[in-house]
Amino acid sequence: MSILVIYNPVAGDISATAFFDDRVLPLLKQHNKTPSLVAPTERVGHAGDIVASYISEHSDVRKLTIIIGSGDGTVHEIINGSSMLPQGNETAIELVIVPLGTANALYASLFPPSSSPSDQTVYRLLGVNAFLLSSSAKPLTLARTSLDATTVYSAVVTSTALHASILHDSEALRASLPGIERFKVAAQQNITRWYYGSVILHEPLQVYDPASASLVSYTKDKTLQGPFAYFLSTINVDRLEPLFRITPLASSHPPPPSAPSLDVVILRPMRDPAVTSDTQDDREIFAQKAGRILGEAYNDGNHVSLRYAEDRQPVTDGDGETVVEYFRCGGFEWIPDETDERAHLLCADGAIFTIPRSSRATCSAVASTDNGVRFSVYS
Ligand SMILES: Nc1ncnc2c1ncn2[C@@H]1O[C@H](COP(=O)(O)OP(=O)(O)OP(=O)(O)O)[C@@H](O)[C@H]1O
Repeated sequence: MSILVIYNPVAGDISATAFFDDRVLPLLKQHNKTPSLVAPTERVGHAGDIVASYISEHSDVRKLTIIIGSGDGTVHEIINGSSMLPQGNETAIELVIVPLGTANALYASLFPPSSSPSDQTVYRLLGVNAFLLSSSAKPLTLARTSLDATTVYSAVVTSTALHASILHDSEALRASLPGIERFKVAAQQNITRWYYGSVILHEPLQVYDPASASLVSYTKDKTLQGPFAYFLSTINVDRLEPLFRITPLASSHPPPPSAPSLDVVILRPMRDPAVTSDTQDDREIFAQKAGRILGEAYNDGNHVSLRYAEDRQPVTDGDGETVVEYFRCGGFEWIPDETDERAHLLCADGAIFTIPRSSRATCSAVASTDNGVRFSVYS
């Protein structure tokens, strides 16, 4: 078994170099774990190149452990770099995450802050300690998205609509707002936008019923028409930030490990009884509600239990239409309207793609990349 250590010196609060020098590398040495390579990343995309080159140059290595000091973006690059290796590369890659990024969604889902130690150094080393204590790594599901000629894999989130717009705009704010604050500022800039198109959700398909607090099976694919305010799918995580639990059923009603699936959260303004047409007034009325609805994700994922009450307000345990539509599916197709430019943005783990004109994004949950690489993570 080979061990690679890769960290991103500019991730999050820029503490990775010191944390690896002072904590992670001494801890590995103490446990007689000698990495084959210790590499700080030098540029965007470098983490994926390091892993792909290592596997290409060591074709006898079937199992690789990568200790990654970064956020979700670097994990994403490693998965996509490995997917470029020649067909039939069946390397099993175990990830050991040291959460040094901004949001650290994957790590925060594996080690929810509410049930973890409050000491930050101890918290950041939980993954490394799980590896050192030889607990087994848990398989990761991947979301494989194709946009015409491009294929991209996600390990956390694949989204369009508001979330993709936020990620698109927040990158421009990174220098002035290095923390998660930049996502809130970008959210305010985009909250009144609606996105036109349709989505087809693929089998196996289930929908969440808040009345019975259970996922109910559908027997065939389902098509939903826009406009959409929010469309987001996750794999492997129930949150996008330590406290933003956007797909809570991923942990409260976990899918069976044998059947890869995506959890999808959708907000469509036309389901709101107070919204009758696409006017600026209605957008503003809905934007205020959307802010409150999505804010309930910070309340332990309570947005999924909201229903419209008689006064047309979203309330917990109401008896009207569900406010948020929550599906678990094998995959989806997102088909943007030709004329809606913003509906063509797609976010894969924070990386932004543009769906080509007259095309669609097709996403499915898979257990490995097309060339056969599988991933697992210590938790
Ligand atoms: N030396 C470098 N200089 C500039 N950018 C880099 C360097 N090394 C890596 N990067 C880029 O930094 C970006 C952010 O990385 P990462 O995901 O690790 O942190 P984050 O964005 O702060 O956290 P999160 O993804 O959890 O929000 C990635 O796109 C990566 O390609």
